[in-house]
Amino acid sequence: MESIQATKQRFGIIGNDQKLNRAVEKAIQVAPTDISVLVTGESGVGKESIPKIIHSLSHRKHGKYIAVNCGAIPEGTIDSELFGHEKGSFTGATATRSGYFEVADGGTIFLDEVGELPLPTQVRLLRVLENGEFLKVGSSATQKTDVRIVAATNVKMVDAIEKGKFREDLYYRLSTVEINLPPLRERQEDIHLLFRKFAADFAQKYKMPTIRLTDQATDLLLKYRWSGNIRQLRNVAEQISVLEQNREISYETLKHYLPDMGSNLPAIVNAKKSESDFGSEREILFKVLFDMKRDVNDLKKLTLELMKTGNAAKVKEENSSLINKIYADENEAEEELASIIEEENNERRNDVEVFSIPENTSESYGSAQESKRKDKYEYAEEIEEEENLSLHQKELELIKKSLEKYSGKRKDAADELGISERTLYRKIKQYDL
Ligand SMILES: Nc1ncnc2c1ncn2[C@@H]1O[C@H](COP(=O)(O)OP(=O)(O)OP(=O)(O)O)[C@@H](O)[C@H]1O
Repeated sequence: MESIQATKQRFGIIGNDQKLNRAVEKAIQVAPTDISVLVTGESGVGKESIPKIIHSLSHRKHGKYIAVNCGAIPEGTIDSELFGHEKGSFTGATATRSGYFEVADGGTIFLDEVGELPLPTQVRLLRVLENGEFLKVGSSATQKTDVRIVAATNVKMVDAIEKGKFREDLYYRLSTVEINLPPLRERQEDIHLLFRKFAADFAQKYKMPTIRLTDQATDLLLKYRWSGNIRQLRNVAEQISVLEQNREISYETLKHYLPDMGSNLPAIVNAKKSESDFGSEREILFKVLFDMKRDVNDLKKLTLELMKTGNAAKVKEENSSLINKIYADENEAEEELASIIEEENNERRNDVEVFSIPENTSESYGSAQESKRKDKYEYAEEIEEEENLSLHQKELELIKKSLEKYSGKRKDAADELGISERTLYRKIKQYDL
């Protein structure tokens, strides 16, 4: 059996915390079986590596590994994405299509954010788990598949069951073995280790000297609550690495990068915002929304042109002033268009990843990422619109502000932004917030 240390190295998992080691050990132990596994833990704790470990140490390792973010697929298309559909079963179903459960036959499916699955989809999933059977949307012919399911959730499933949002029977089928990953704040010894690792990585990436924390700053780092866990720690390390001239990071400097996300640290809790702050914030939000709307309209026009002509070079030539208006900087527009033209024949980005897991060594993790890029499964209906950079930035700003205002509470932030929690969740993942 592969050792815990070797596995952690192979999958780039940093840390020596006992609970983390136990989670990795459990993944190694269950890998050779076909037992369903539920990975639990707060957002950003590193749940995604567990199914990869399980798949790559199982007899299915040469089969497909498909990671599906259940929270990111619109409710209307999720059954068709997972189980496929028959031609003509709904508007837009121009051809019969295989779903992930058919494609992954002989392999593993990772259902991330499984708690987000709509109830009718839960019924279909239960059936696959019980006897490997499923129906394509619009079909009455039962199909068989042999897929191992690893699911993950950052919500308390017991609460979801009590509220009638998740089927109890499905929960028990999914969680034959539960692997829990501890929040970062409970992994005191790993916090500094992870920070140093990220600081070294970013120093290399941005070709700058590595940042170093003073003793007081280290103390703050360890005491902070890290509601966003490792994802948040990595973001903080990246921001400081890029923005701070003085590479020795003091307590005061670090404090600026730690937002009040329900922290119990008095030193970093900001005073409550006054009414006038909210007033100006609202103005900024309106301005950003207004700019976004204008950019979206311009982009719609361009997209329509592109669809009509199918020729990006021609559209570029004929719409240069509009393009320059959307893109603040002409070079940026050039670059963006060049990449659109180049990507015309390439695959589009989506929320599902199909890739092979590295056979061994941390080096091959890079090649897995490489093959992940090469071998993405494409939606027919789920093609994301190309968005320009300035639009991304504005959207990102807006989401960040709103999340900060509501101390990371997605529901409140989504309400204010006027989008569904599901969409907000997808955006958080997209921008790695
Ligand atoms: N032990 C670790 N060592 C190094 N990097 C890690 C570790 N754990 C997590 N990360 C990094 O932290 C980020 C968040 O991890 P991941 O996406 O697996 O979290 P998650 O628990 O699945 O979150 P969510 O529930 O929001 O999907 C990733 O960039 C991942 O590479």
